[in-house]
Amino acid sequence: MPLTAPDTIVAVTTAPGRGGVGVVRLSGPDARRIAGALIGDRALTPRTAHFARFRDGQGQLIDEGLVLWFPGPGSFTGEDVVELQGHGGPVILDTLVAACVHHGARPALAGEFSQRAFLNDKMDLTQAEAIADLIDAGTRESARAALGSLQGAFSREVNTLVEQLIQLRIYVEAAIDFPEEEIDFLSEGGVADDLTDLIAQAGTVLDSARQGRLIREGLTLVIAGKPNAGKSSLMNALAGHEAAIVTEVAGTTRDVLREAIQLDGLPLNLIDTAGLRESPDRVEQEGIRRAYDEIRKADRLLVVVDSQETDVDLTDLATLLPRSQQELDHLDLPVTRVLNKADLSGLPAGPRPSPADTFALSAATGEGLEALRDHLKTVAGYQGTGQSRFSARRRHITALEQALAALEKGRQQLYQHAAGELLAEDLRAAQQALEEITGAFTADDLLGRIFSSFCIGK
Ligand SMILES: Nc1nc2c(ncn2[C@@H]2O[C@H](COP(=O)(O)OP(=O)(O)OP(=O)(O)O)[C@@H](O)[C@H]2O)c(=O)[nH]1
Ligand SMILES: [K+]
Ligand SMILES: [Mg+2]
Repeated sequence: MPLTAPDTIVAVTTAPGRGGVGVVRLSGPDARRIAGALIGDRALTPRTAHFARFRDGQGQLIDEGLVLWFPGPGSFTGEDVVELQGHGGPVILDTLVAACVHHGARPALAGEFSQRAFLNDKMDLTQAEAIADLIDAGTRESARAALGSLQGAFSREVNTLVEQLIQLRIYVEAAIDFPEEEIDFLSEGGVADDLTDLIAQAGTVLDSARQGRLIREGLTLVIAGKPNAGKSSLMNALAGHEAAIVTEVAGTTRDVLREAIQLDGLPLNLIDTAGLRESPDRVEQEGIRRAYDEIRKADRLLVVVDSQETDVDLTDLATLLPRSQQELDHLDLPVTRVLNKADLSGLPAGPRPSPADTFALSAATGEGLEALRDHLKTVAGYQGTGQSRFSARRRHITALEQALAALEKGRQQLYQHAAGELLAEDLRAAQQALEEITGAFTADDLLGRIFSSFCIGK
């Protein structure tokens, strides 16, 4: 682990804007001295609130409030930390930060407090990420899962896998040292069984991580189709309020509209788009171009069709989304078809026998909407509230998938009686992938990327 830079950093650690109280945090070897320069030379009892007057470099009074001293290593960052609690106005807090800088502190970079906590072993990488996830949580479900990660639920599962993997590696490496008996050592000794166990356990952790990512990021659904099919009406029906303008004029929606909703704790990012058709109208053309931009980024497409229209081939995306075939050529996206206006066509509301994932409903009356909601939860793989033990990010999922692939490859080598070195190499790769999750093994640029996505003050 690299040593923490020996300077002292400072930032406003409460949210920007006005509040009753705002907190400025100092961390580093000079934190106590710099605080002393602001509040006057006086004794501070660790972890105890003291009333103080804060003065700038010229001795001018800035504010009065509380000061708290946390001597390292028993602090958030593991270094000496001082928190100055003043009144929560941006001018006051910025002036306090400027006074700290005047006395030798450096303005903190984004995520630098958390990064120091990680470098000083106060928490591992998934826990540091969980702080950001907890603060950014948009639903109670995702906040609960982030708290699980913060308390180490995710790291513990990964560490258990790593410990078992290390035991297996010790055995395999030992076997390699005895070339005469290597094959026997590997075919006996339960290596295959241990490997199979490990693969099953890693699969379970991967499932939980996928669930953790799902409740954190949700599912992005793009609602697309021809003009007047009822896309905006469907968005409003799902959102439960009049988010989008609905009129009988074809081409009503032009801009991309976004609504964040949740289905029993599953976040859905709904995106309503302009009706797709050939149009000479410049504004409409731009709306259609943007619609395709969104479609490319979606997790799933909700294609809305007016069920009064007979003669549509529901299996052919190109006729449902009338635009040059080119746009759709490289589209590999799960699709749900919605046959809307069932109240007008007389089609019975509910799931249709074919093609798969097709639902008749009425956005106007709400008939058939519940079946669509259930379907969306099912295709998302959502297991319901209380089922996510920890939060996870894409990079965690990728690392777990890499570890699983390496373990699978190792098992194949074993079955094919390949040289022990090949198995050993796969096990080593699996361990490295797992350790990237907790940060026991990290490339420096990975750390930079993770912490720079935090806000300043975290
Ligand atoms: N009876 C009935 N009318 C509907 C239904 N859904 C939408 N409509 C009507 O159909 C018309 C078009 O609805 P919109 O929601 O604006 O359709 P859209 O697909 O968003 O249209 P554009 O934004 O113009 O592409 C409006 O007059 C709606 O009131 C439905 O389920 N039943
Ligand atoms: K319309
Ligand atoms: Mg619309």
